[in-house]
Amino acid sequence: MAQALHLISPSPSSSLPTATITKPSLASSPRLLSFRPIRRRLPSAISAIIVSDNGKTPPEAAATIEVDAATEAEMKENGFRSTRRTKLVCTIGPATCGEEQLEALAVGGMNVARINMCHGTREWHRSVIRSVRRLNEEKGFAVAVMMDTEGSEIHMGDLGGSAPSARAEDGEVWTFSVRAFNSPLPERTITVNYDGFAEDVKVGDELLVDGGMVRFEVIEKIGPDVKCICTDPGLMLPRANLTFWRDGSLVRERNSMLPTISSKDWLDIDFGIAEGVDFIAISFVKSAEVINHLKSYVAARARDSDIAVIAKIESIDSLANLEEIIRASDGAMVARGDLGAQIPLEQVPAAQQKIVQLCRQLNRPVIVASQLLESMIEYPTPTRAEVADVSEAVRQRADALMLSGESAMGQFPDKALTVLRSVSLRIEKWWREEKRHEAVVLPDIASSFSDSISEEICNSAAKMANNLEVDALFVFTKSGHMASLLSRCRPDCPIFAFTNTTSVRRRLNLQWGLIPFRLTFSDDMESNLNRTFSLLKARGMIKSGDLIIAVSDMLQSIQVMNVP
Ligand SMILES: Nc1ncnc2c1ncn2[C@@H]1O[C@H](COP(=O)(O)OP(=O)(O)O)[C@@H](O)[C@H]1O
Ligand SMILES: C=C(OP(=O)(O)O)C(=O)O
Ligand SMILES: [K+]
Ligand SMILES: [Mg+2]
Repeated sequence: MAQALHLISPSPSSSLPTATITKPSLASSPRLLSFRPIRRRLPSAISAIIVSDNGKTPPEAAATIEVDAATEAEMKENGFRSTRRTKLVCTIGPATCGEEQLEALAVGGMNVARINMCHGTREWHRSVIRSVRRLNEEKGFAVAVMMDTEGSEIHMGDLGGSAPSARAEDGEVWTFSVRAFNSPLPERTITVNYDGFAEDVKVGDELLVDGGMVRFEVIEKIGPDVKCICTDPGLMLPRANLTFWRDGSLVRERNSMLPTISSKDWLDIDFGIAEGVDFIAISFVKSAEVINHLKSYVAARARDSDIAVIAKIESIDSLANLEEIIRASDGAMVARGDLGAQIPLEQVPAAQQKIVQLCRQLNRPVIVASQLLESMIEYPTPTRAEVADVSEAVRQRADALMLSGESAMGQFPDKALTVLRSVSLRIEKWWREEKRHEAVVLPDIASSFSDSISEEICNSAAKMANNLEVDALFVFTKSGHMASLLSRCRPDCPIFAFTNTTSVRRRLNLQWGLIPFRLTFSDDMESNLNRTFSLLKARGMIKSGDLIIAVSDMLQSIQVMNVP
């Protein structure tokens, strides 16, 4: 493929190209290498560089542009240079499944709604997915939907009747049983979903509910029943996760042989594909194999839209195979809830930092999840420690933060979302003011020459954007790939990502700094830019004189210009 380097004039309305230099002369062109005007108004001379491999003529395109209504409001309120970069995921549950509650979260900045298949019925999940879709269509939001599988973890059953929780006190003896009971359950009895439970545990084992919120010691085994004495009292929630420890180590005997994707999960996945979810998050991933399997399964079934597969890093096995799992996935989640039950708690922060960094290097979006604002399940203000934790995740430049119980069943879901939003904005601003150019080394990740060109273009465009202090980066991308490469650089300015399809636009919602727009565009960058400028100007989202850098994946190029 012949790559040519073109120089064009600053006015997007002028014809392009005005000069063509073939690739080998790039290194010998001092004019290009010294192209670095430190001013915001462009000189009238050389204003843009385009590396192009095609010259197709454009079809005529529709004159509309779609952007998430809440993002648009945030941009107008804060000015687009200060638009929030960190994305927000909210778990939907009984506290937020109503139409009005969902709308309040969308208005509050929810980018992705997560449904957890551990809880609720399929009808319930269907109604949530459809409500989100309806909200998007009727109110102009672009909230994506993430389905999170149950996985083959060992967990307690429902508590019987309508009991929302059960309290275990110090010294009480409880029975954990794999028998099926009719509701209500006998007193101090908990059912367990894993048939091998009673065989796998041993007298003397320590049993942790929800990663240690409540602790028991196994004192006796009677067939399918396991008698345990409570050693650390606390509240047990329905379907809380169970782990057992022996001599200070997590026991992973037969349960480690259970499939990552259970037969129930496969049914849920079929359901998710049929309902057109945007992301499927896989619990307790152990290896890259399961991700590859699921990706081909999804590719064969979800014809029109491509569903992104997110690997939840929450087990010792996933840490052992971290890089290959992340490479195989479309994104990852630092699922600190279960991770903290499988490795000592004090190791979780370092694991988080490592996962976030690796995802950035490999260009995969990463979500930091669980207990970010846990106290807000009950209280309207977070603790100082929680705010510090959220700040740290933003400072690590994770793509997204997630609410779990805070939004699913807490008393203050909107307030919790507001805290995530305002802490994100504040820390991002602080970062830009301090001009902290991170020491993160971004390795080359391209797997082909063409990918390398895209990567170099994005790295250079992001660097130019910082040096020139441009107002925004524009990226015209069909697959979303160029947008993600720009996001990976975490530039100082926001990234306006224009894409043709609604599903790509929704998926970009999970990536740091991207403001996804749906726009019908052609291969002709000049006409794309002209149209985009006038559409955005009409919406009051940009103004004449704003300095932007535009890149595109059809016409691999970097253009620097003032909005006419
Ligand atoms: N669909 C749902 N129906 C009922 N309760 C839910 C639902 N989703 C979440 N919850 C509640 O919110 C809590 C936190 O959600 P999450 O962290 O996703 O699950 P878990 O605690 O099982 O890891 C759950 O423990 C559960 O009590
Ligand atoms: C996000 C997590 O997974 P789940 O809520 O499904 O247990 C977690 O364990 O932190
Ligand atoms: K889950
Ligand atoms: Mg988990």
